Amino acid sequence: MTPKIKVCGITNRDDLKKIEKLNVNHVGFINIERSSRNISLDEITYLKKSLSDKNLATLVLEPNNAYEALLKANRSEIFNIQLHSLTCFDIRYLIWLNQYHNGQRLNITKAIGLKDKIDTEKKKEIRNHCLYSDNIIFDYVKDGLTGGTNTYIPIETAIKASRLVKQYDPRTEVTLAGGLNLNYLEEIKNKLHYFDRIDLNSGVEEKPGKKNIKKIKEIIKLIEE
Ligand SMILES: O=C(O)c1ccccc1NCC(=O)[C@H](O)[C@H](O)COP(=O)(O)O
Repeated sequence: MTPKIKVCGITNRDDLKKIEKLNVNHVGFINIERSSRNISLDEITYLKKSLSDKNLATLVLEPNNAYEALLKANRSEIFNIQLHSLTCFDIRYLIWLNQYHNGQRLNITKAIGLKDKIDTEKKKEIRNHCLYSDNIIFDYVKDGLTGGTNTYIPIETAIKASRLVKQYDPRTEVTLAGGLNLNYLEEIKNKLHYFDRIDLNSGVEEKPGKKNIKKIKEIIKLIEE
């Protein structure tokens, strides 16, 4: 199985239109202040409007609570959301709240940070998030935070985490993130079948928020080979 591709941290229309033509499966817009790829909800709404397939868009957030996530999903009208914060109880509440606020089902991706090992606490975190999230994105964690670190998770750790997800709930999709670039993907190509999606970000950039289309094309070619 070849993994689907998400290109995250798109900040401008020029990149977006070129990336959409490459037939990637998802594009991510980041609305998180600490990110060097942060763009406003108005900019995100504008970018989303230019997509032929609006469903490609994922809104990447780090909300303080469920209300903030719901408000931002409603304002941008993007219901694929990726959360870099919130507990599984917050997410359960968010899903409950959403039923009363709009007719659109939320598709929830939860970021879980990994380093080199998976201890009992991490297993518990993974199991709990499988209950309410549609997708788990495993991302490298630095100083307690995930996102845009440009650092890989050791691949055996990521595979172990993916297996745990499938054991807890085979319907939950797994995304591999964290510093993915062409050289590294060539190295781990025979292990990519453990993941439903891969997430490209700093590894395909000229500078934060400016994507290198050639690098994305090379990765697509590698994945499709
Ligand atoms: O990319 C960021 O700047 C970022 C900052 C804070 C939260 C999330 C962020 N990105 C979201 C993603 O899903 C990234 O693509 C993922 O973290 C992998 O990034 P990278 O390590 O740069 O490949």
